[in-house]
This record gives sequence, structure tokens and C-alpha cells, in this order.
Amino acid sequence: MRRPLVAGNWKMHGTCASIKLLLNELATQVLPAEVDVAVFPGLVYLQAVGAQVAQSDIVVGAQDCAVQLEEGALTGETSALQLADIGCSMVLVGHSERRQLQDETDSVICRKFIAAQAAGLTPVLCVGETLAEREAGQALAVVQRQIDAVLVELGVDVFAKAVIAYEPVWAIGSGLTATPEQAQDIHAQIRAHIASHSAGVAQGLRILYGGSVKAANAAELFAQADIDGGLVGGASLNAKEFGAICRAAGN
Ligand SMILES: O=C(CO)COP(=O)(O)O
Repeated sequence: MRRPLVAGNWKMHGTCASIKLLLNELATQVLPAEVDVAVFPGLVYLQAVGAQVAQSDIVVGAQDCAVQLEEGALTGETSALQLADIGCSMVLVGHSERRQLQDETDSVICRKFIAAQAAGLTPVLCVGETLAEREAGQALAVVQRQIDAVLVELGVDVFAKAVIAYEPVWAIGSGLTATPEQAQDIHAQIRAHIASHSAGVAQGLRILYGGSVKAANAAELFAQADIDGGLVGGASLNAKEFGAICRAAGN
């Protein structure tokens, strides 16, 4: 039985004041004990958020890390070890916005995945196809290629301590959520692909859906057999919405 995970990716949103308020409001929400809840604030807010949620069960993750683990002359970069040092336990790798805007390649993302695990962080490997790729019938092939960049390179066992987030690019920030059937179809195929290497790893692997998840659509998405929670963007900036999404992942 997989424990659901609901993760809020705050992207480049928030200020000291607004984040404090958001967390204060989130503290008034009932979050189900059987659901893991994580928030991914911008880098400069990680420590403050960590301090504010320290007495709760909410864990904190970063949105990216450097490919290099060891300290060095890499201006502007932050290593996975540094993220672990300030109390992060998870890190997103390969979010589509970084693939597109920062030209991150599959091989760079694989190196970040390695760095994350070496530092003891759980990498959340984000995968997903563009609308053009879906319309060309390439959705599964694209997702499989993105996963294989890690799977073939490192072997299946690394997924025993990782999370995959399926985020179709066309559903991100667009209000166009994948239907539960569309999402379940890809999730099931991701799990089958992992299972072709190790049934045990596939069974335990949490696969999150991301892309316009809201309180109004979360329950039917999370009811799907292979959807183990969500990676939530915009709706995670509203405590009531996010709380309701977390509750939708509960029993
Ligand atoms: O990119 C996402 C989470 O990583 C999804 O963003 P939205 O929920 O705003 O569509």
C-alpha cells in the first residue's frame, strides 16, 4: 500500500509576508495523517519555511539542485548537500519549466537525480509531454525516454527512493487538467515500465499527477489506481484549496 503524497510547488511565488500568512492559514487546515504533505518554496525561503513547519508533519523540498555534489566555484548554484544541510528532504528534478526555460537535458537531470540521492534527498523526477507530442501520439514515448534517462543509466533500484511526477506540459497552469482516464493511462504505463525491470520497485513507487490540480478535480484523479497523489502548482498557493486537495488524497 503506497502512502499518498501531496506536494505544493510554489515556483517563483511569494514574499516573506505572504508565505508566513499562507503557512499560518495552512496550519488551520485539517491535513489527513495518512497523507504525506510537502511544500517546495523558492530557494531563499526554504529555511524560514522549514522553521515555520518544524512542529508539523509538513516536509520541505527544493525546486532544483546543482548537478555537482561537492562544493566548488559554481556561482549561483546550490548543491543537494546544502539543501540537506538546511533541512530539505526532497528536491524536484526535471520540472518541465526548467527543461524548457533552462534547456535542461535528460542527462543533466540524471546527474541532478544522482546528486539528490547522494545527499540523502528524495528526488521527484518530473516527466511529461507537450501538446504537440501528445497530438503526434508520442506521449508515452516521451515520458518513457525521460524516465529511461535515469532508469537505464542507474538501474531500477534508484526508484525505490524516488518519486515520479507525471505532469503533461499542456496541463500545467492552463486550467486544462488531464482527464482521470488520460492520467491513469500514462501512470499505469509508467508503473508497467518500471515493473518490467522490478515488480517490487514498481509496486512501492509513488507516481504523482501534476497539471491544474484543484480541490474540484483532485478526488477523481486520486481515485485512480496508479495515481498516488499530486504535484500542485497554482492551487498550492491557497491554503484552503491545498488543504482540500490533501484531504482528497486521504481515505
Ligand atoms: O507545474 C506544476 C507543479 O509542478 C503544476 O502547476 P499548476 O498546478 O499550476 O498547473
